[in-house]
Amino acid sequence: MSVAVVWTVAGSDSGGGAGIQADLNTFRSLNVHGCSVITTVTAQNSVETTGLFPLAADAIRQQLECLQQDMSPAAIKIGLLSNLQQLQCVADFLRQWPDTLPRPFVVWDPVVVSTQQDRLSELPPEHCTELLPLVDIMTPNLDELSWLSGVEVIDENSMCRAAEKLFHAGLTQVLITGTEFGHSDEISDYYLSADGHIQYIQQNLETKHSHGTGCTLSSAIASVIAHDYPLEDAITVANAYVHQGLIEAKGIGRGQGPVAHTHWPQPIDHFPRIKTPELPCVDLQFPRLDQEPGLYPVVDSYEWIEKLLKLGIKTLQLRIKDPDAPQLEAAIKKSIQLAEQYSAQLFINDHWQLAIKQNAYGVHLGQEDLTEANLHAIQQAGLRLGISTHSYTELLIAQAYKPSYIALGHIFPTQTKAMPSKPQGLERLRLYVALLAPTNIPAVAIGGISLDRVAAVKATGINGIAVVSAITAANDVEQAVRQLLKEMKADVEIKSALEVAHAK
Ligand SMILES: Cc1ncc(COP(=O)(O)OP(=O)(O)O)c(N)n1
Ligand SMILES: Cc1nc(C(=O)O)sc1CCOP(=O)(O)O
Ligand SMILES: [Mg+2]
Repeated sequence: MSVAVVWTVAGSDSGGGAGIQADLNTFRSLNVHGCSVITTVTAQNSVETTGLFPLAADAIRQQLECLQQDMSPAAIKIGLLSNLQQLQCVADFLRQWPDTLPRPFVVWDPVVVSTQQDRLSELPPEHCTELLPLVDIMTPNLDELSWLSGVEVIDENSMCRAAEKLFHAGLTQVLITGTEFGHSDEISDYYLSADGHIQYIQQNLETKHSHGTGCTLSSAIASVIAHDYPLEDAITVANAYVHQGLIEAKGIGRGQGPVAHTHWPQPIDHFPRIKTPELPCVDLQFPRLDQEPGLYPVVDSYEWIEKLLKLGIKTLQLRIKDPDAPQLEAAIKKSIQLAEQYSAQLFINDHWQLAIKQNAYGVHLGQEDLTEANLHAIQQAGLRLGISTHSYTELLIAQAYKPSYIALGHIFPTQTKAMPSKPQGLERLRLYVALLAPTNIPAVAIGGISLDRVAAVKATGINGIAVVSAITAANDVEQAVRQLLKEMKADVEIKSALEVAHAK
């Protein structure tokens, strides 16, 4: 498999904690190939910066052009630009990006002062606007945001006003880092764009050894984007990578030591809490499932429910998408009653009010339903809850509600439903399953899972496999269910054989 290339266009930190050195360490830890375009050589240690040697624009241009001819990037991280000539050189280069090459994702971390409070750039803020329309996201801290916008940022309101000014100048997305706003025990990064507003919250670690966190965060975002994750996940993973690095940081030098460079973030404790204005902030916990989900068919009628219960299915879902379907309530009621007789775990998709009214075993909700449904009422009624997720970010949102299971989709391309996201594949599924393991929330995989894929999906450690067409489109439904159930049990038999072998 080809290795994604990411460039950093930044200053060299002789102390190795920030700048190019932090970026290249991050790239390596997150499994991308890093290329470097040095803008400025700094003489710097953990205590102070004693010298700044900006390179001429020609030197920067030549590095950029040389790389472009051979090592085209999936993403570019821009850090220290020391003066107007350097900024214009980078802006011209991006403006003239050839149509023959895929356009890279560009992250700009506008470095103005060092951690040691030494001024690193002579750039006048009003000239930074030239680069704003050419970058995909900017990652200023509060001081940098104030400097760039001319707005003194002291709270959420002034932060939004400052961001608005940058949006007017052509920026489309911004991640404002390291805000406390009166909560000294928590530290938040705010993602703002025309589409929304996401707050990534961590416990404030108050470590002294945080040199290079801004550089690390922005180069981690570029790395995760290069792995083709959506932006909100790139921010989530980068945030967790920095948190992990702050915990692992060792003091090197007499001053502020560098953030540590580790590996793809894991476990879940390093990941942020995610807040949006739309999501309910409620402290909930839903009942556990009575049985492992195992094979979990998702079907659209009472007749299917009846057929599958008779074939021995123990976890299943009634998914009737049309809210005006005739006999909707009757189908839900009959299905619930029959599933009870078979001691099966029946989840009702979407129609949570009817599920409560008819005392269902459980409800399955999508992410967009979380803002509309009354989660408190579902919990009060004693129903189980399953939640769909399609990314790291959605997974973190879902697990905060402590649901009865979390669905991870869509793993493979599916014809059953038009999906706005890309298929996740087995590698990501493995990462999500490992992330969820300490929470004890069962994980269910869904999307494009056919009989021949069951073994590989099971090998990720998943607790259940949800299928639609593998059953509903089968020529012989009875045979399909029998084969799927057998395949689901197959590795259990292998495992018990292995356990026997180990026990000997
Ligand atoms: C087990 C399972 N996983 C995911 C889904 C999808 O649910 P949702 O996101 O609510 O989308 P719709 O099914 O309503 O289209 C599911 N139904 N079951
Ligand atoms: C209903 C549904 N939800 C998904 C998700 O990822 O949330 S994928 C999906 C369709 C699954 O059907 P099939 O097994 O035929 O691919
Ligand atoms: Mg739904």
